[in-house]
Amino acid sequence: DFCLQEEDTEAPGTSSGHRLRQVVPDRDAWKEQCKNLLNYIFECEDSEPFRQPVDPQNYPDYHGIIDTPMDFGSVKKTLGEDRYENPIELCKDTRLIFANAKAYTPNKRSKIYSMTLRLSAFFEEQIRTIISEYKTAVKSSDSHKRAAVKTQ
Ligand SMILES: Cc1ccc(C(=O)N2CCN(C(=O)NCc3cccnc3)CC2)o1
Repeated sequence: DFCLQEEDTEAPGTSSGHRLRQVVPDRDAWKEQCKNLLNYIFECEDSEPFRQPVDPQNYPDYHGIIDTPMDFGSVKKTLGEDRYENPIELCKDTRLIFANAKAYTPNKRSKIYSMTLRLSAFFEEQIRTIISEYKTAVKSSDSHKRAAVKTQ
């Protein structure tokens, strides 16, 4: 665990001499990481059918089959508006995109559905680290809080 230190209010190397600069896990790092991941996904051609909501004009039966439509544009917007509390919530919405495609596709060899398979494999690979680092940061910041209370 990290040694506890009050917020380093003074600039490093001030008259009080050098203070230890320590790495405190940043519990908000997941936001930038997910923004970058979404931007990368938007660059992938495989995401094209999933960047905006399904238009019922094109797929009249879609909303009868799919209860909770989801797309990467909506996920990006929710993240940008700070309406995700953590990366687990973002992961749930993203998995919904893939689950919806699997539920709607007429067969598992359809082009659009096959695009989600590659996308989903890449997403799961990347989000695993983001969530793991987030959980570590939360644990560490909780332990810092508990320790700080003890010293009061
Ligand atoms: C045949 C089959 C199997 C699985 C799917 C499927 O998951 N969708 C139906 C088609 N989709 C959309 O219409 N996206 C919106 C859109 C709008 C304008 C331009 N591009 C995309 C994505 C979801 O469709």
